[in-house]
Amino acid sequence: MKQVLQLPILDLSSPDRSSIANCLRQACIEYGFFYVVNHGVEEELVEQVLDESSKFFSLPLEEKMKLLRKEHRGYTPLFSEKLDPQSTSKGDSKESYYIGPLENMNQWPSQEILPCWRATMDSFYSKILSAGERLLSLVALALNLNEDFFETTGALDRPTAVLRLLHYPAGDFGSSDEEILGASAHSDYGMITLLVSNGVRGLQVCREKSNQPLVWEDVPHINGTFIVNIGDMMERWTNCLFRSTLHRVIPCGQERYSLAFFLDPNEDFVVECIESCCNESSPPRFPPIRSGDYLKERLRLTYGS
Ligand SMILES: O=C(O)CCC(=O)C(=O)O
Ligand SMILES: [Fe+2]
Repeated sequence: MKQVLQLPILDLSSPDRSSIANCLRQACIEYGFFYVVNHGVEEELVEQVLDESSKFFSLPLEEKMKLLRKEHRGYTPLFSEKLDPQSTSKGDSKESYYIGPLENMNQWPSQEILPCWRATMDSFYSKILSAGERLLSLVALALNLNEDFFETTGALDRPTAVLRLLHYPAGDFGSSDEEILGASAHSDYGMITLLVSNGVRGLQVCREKSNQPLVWEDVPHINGTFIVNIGDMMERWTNCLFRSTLHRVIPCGQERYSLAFFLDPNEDFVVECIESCCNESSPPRFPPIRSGDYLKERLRLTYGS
């Protein structure tokens, strides 16, 4: 039987911030996933970004390969990544393009070929970054901290914020002895991720229960919302109060485009158990770690570089 997960939808414009924060807390403890609505990024802009993204991925491979990923920015071709290192498949059936942080973007598609690309991405990047920052003030409230916790601690002075354009082609790449997924099972590495797609299904989460077979539940697209999920660094920061949930993208025979925005602290920021998340009976489970070192290691394990 197909299982569809009913996740809460949080209204970012609600004046009743303490009840939204409460709802967010429950969602992060139970699922590590939720939706946000009234996030301040116009639907029209999301459509434009998806459109520009599809124009880029429709270019000939040789054109895209000129922008091959360097220093974590640029193009990654089909099957070049495997998010689940234990998977024996040849790689995930997706291609992607990493953008950000904008000030050190080292390559963009040619303006002659895609004239509106850069301005569209710039505008979306700035708006989703503000949405993410506003969301983090609710996360702070949800953790019984001052709502400006992530700013006053300096975590967001120069955030490591990366927009990833994703394209899952429609073809059936698997064979009888090999299952190919769009994105194999993984949890995100960082603080929080905001995600929006062109509405084609495929995203699933697994609320793992030990000693039981894995159960995958669909997370459907809801118009006007972003899907938000907690990453491993936030799980560590909250002493595992908030969960970073396993998820994947399965192929469903239709072309899927999505935009994932990974919002993480400054490289130099030291992530250390939040005070409201530990006490004598529940001491910190992880030593402090520099955010940049943590992310670098996780990327090394995925890409080997
Ligand atoms: O494309 C999606 O819906 C999910 C992508 C994802 O989970 C990721 O890139 O981390
Ligand atoms: Fe993910």
